[in-house]
Amino acid sequence: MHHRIVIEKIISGGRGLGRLPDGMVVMVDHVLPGERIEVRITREHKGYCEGRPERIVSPAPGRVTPSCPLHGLCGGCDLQHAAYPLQLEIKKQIVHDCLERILGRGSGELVADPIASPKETGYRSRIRLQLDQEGAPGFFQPRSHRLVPAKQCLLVSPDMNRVLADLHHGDLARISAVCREIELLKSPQDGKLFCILSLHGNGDISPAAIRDTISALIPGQVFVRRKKKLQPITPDTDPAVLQQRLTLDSGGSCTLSWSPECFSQINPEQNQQLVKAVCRVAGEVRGCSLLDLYCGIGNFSIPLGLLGARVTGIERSRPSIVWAKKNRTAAGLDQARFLAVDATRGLRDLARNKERFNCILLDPPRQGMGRDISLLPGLGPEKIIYVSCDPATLARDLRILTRDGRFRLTRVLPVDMFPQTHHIESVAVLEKN
Ligand SMILES: C[S@@+](CC[C@H](N)C(=O)[O-])C[C@H]1O[C@@H](n2cnc3c(N)ncnc32)[C@H](O)[C@@H]1O
Repeated sequence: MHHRIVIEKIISGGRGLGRLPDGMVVMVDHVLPGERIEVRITREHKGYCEGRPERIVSPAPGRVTPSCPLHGLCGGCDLQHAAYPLQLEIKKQIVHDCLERILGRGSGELVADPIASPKETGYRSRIRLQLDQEGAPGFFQPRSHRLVPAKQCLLVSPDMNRVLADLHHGDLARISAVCREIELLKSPQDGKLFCILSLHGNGDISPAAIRDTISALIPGQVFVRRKKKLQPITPDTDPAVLQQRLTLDSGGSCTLSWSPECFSQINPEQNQQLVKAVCRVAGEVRGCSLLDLYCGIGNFSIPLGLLGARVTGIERSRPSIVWAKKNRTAAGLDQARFLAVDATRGLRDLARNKERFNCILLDPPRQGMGRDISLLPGLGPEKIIYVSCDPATLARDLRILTRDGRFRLTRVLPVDMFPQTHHIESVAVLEKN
């Protein structure tokens, strides 16, 4: 049955929210705020239902025709039907609404206009492809583990798209029994390509057979990942190093290096703006002790160290800490300290040793930090900077941090790391009352 509804807004997760005549909430993909649509109800849940837009009766002024042939089929670019300025407005609204709903009335007013990405397409330096049983590479369909075959992606550069097309035309059936995921990475500084094939089970295929199947299709170095361990399967003529040079408002600069198994931000040009934004909100850090929790390879620690902070970085991934230390040496920051330890354990150790920090920066994975975030005030910071890629877990964690009145949220700066998608990075600043 069809209903005519008006889309009120886009909510966290990227879907449009409208209401049926009886007030029941309907969630719909690929619509925009203010649009009048005809919707077909596809699923009913307790308290809300899901629907498919059958017709856009009155399109929003910012609606555009998506250029990717996979739009709507692939789960990736769910805002591609919105002009870029409208995408930014929608993302600001998503952060605003999450804060108002979870943290409390008025908190949404602290959200600034998002920092736009320098590139709207072709910005990704990492991409993950899935292989189906016949070895055809593709992406997951929206909210599903079914695949849509892909030979190009709007979000990567032409050279990565050439590899995608070659993989699509290559015969990967031989490796699909042991490999279901291929990751392509590009070094921002010199454009070198790397490829990681994730193997599952024991796999009765030799590295040589994998190499024969794949090496003609991939111009860069190839690795297999088995039980989280990376092993190169192509001759390593050069060391496998990715690099990005970062400049600072102060005029200084550094070059960060890392290996393919380390976390890196996927949009290097926007990472440059993110790093500058974090340094700006940190303010004068000369001589301050600063804790960088979930520090990775030192993406924020090294620039903040160059601005004069005495940095301690905490990170669970040992390879990332190895590179953070190398980056420290390359930047001449002998006083910076990096610890390979789980965040919660690291915080407990620091508290036990009665260490104090003027500023704490944290950049956890999507699930946020949860209850353990309440350990931060015990380390004595005047300022806490929370970098998050999920507004809902950010708002939940900010609620824990602010509930006893010791800290107040002063500003939230969205940084658009992921154009064409509903995802948004945010930098939240809290100060001691
Ligand atoms: C969003 S990334 C941020 C990394 C870094 N700040 C950057 O900008 O590149 C999150 C990092 O947290 C690390 N991580 C995940 N869970 C962790 C935990 N429980 N304790 C410490 N580090 C963790 C991951 O290895 C990853 O490097």
